[in-house]
Amino acid sequence: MEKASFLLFSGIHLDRKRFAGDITRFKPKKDLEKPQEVEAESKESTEVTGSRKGKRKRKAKSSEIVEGFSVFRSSETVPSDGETNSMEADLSQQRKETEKQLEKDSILRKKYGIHISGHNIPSPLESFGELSSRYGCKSYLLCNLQERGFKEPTPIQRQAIPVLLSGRECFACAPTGSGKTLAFLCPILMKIKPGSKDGVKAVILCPTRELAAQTTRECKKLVKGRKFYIKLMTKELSRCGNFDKMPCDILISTPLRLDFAMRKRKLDLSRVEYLVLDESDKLFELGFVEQIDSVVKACANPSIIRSLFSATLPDTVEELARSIMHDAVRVIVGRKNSASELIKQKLIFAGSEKGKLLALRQSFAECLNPPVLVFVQSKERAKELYKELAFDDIKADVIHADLTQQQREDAVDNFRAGKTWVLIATDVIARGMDFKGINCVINYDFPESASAYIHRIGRSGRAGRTGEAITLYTEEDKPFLRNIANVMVASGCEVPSWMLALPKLKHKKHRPKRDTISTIPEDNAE
Ligand SMILES: Nc1ncnc2c1ncn2[C@@H]1O[C@H](COP(=O)(O)OP(=O)(O)OP(=O)(O)O)[C@@H](O)[C@H]1O
Repeated sequence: MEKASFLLFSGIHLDRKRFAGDITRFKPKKDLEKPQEVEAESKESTEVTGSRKGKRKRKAKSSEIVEGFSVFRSSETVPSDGETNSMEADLSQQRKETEKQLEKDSILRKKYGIHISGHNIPSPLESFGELSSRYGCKSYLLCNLQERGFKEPTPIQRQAIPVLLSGRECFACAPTGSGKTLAFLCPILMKIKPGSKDGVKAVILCPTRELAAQTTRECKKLVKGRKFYIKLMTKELSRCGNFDKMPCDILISTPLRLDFAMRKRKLDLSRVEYLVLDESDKLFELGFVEQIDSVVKACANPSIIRSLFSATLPDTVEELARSIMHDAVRVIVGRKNSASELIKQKLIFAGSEKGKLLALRQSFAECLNPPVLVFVQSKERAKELYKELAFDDIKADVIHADLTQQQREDAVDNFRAGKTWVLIATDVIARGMDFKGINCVINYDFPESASAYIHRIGRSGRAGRTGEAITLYTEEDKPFLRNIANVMVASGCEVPSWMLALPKLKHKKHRPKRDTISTIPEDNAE
């Protein structure tokens, strides 16, 4: 008896025939389902067995966890000594391989600054080629990636793509310009069946029309050669679309237009398999939250895979989102809520509003290195600054919410084409917009928050290129410097120590009333 209990606990000389059932019941789970908490890493068992079904669908019998054991467990026959030994050898081999893979994953994640939390997280991609070897990616997509010049996956793509492909929900936070768009588009394109006429399969929500249009364009480039129905929710479509008849695989929209189409045009989202909230922290802000709520509810497919992407992900948003997501994996590249390290950031004291205009003119006179993006805090100020610069011979243009859709599109297109050197903008294009090779972002008006700062300056320094960001500040902005100074320090820039020592402010949003931008003497202003 004494011997029996000793043996049972040591587990070395266990009577394997007698306790075969117990071995199968306890051992595999313990060894292979490694629970992970923050920063813990493990390899997803489903990937080893090749299963790619949705998480809830994947929640199959526990006996399916490891093939060898499922056979063992469901069988009533007791294995012979020889069989048990060979199974043990197999198991130990499997364990060694899993450990080796975990170590490899961990090295790869460290190399690319990928931080994860959650359990059973699939290995990061070593190359785009693995999309085909591990997940059966069709060759057209790989060809299109190559054609776009994408040789290697970016860090967020290395981890978020396998997470979504393995049917897990995902929070992803990675620097501006680091390829998040492809990270959510690629799994959708690989998983949904294109060309079906039985309803929308994927919905991508973006906070602005410009970003929705850009994502649509990017998506269409990636499916070149395949018959995917990719639709941008335009104003007209949201008002007059006949969604019952219209084939649509992927629908890209702002929350307002999607909500409108659901209510007025009876758009059915019950078969949506993928829901992406791009710039998710913006979408969870007041003004969007009700529409997001109704979209999330309308996407009632129990196997839906939802994902949140942004360069900034405040804890409050994460908590809110976590309440609607199931067993989500969190993927952070670099430091959460930080600016891209490719951007050289500078703060310049301009004293007053007049000083800002002088500083801007002087900087353009000394060295104008287009394309340059200039941010102001309101559409009124955008118009005022444009009026000032329009005749300065610097090919300036302006974009803000008062323009028609066509005017907004033209402003973006001309800037992209190099016809405009300096684009004056409000925060309407601060997020997500991918302008190639912006050399400098100037925050003419101090940004209202640290996240607004990160997104604004993130229009430069994209896709591996370097960029510059200049932020002008006045006496009035001084109390708000601390937040921006902290972001700068976190991304390796130097700031005077007094800025970091400023008191923490309770109200983080800073949108003061500012003097009109004008060089016309006040007496002549009428
Ligand atoms: N694997 C890749 N290799 C090279 N370039 C890439 C790769 N993936 C994406 N890009 C390019 O990088 C640029 C930035 O990508 P994207 O717009 O997706 O960034 P983002 O992370 O969404 O930025 P933001 O936070 O500002 O929205 C784009 O021009 C895109 O074409």
